[in-house]
Amino acid sequence: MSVQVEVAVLPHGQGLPLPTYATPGAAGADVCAAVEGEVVLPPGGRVAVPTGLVVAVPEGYEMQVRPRSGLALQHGITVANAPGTIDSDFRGELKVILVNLGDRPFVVRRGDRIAQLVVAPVVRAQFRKAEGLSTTARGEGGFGSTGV
Ligand SMILES: O=c1ccn([C@H]2C[C@H](O)[C@@H](COP(=O)(O)OP(=O)(O)OP(=O)(O)O)O2)c(=O)[nH]1
Ligand SMILES: [Mg+2]
Repeated sequence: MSVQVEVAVLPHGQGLPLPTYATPGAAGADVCAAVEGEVVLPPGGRVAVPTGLVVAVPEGYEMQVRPRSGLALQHGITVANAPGTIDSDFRGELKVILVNLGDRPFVVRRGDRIAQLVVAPVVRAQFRKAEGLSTTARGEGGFGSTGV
């Protein structure tokens, strides 16, 4: 059984379903576009797609906006800022920033499942100034330093 947290959602009255887990084991709840009619995303284009959702993520958690792999594979549609971050103190309308990496225009219609929402616990850092850091085998190596 997975951990569950309650996410309050303002009634949006737009005739669209709440985010829905497609299967019992799904990590992400699919979220629908609340566009009026449809929006066409040209190749290379991006748009903030409204969802009609205004939510309160519980303190200590975040909500991630992730792409759907089917849209990515079949149409080159992904989330420009993936994973998008919905802060627990955000009370605006949740939007999904879609980008079309494909070579054809992509039509987003009202009610289309455009992305998925994953709730995750947040660990916050206490950034503290220090005179030195612990030494490691990696040191400053990165960006392919161990080979490809
Ligand atoms: O895909 C996204 C990403 C963010 N947001 C909303 C919720 C989030 O809490 C807020 C701020 O997001 P973020 O911190 O990523 O954006 P920013 O550019 O840093 O804006 P801000 O200065 O408002 O924090 O915008 C969305 O609706 N969808
Ligand atoms: Mg920010």
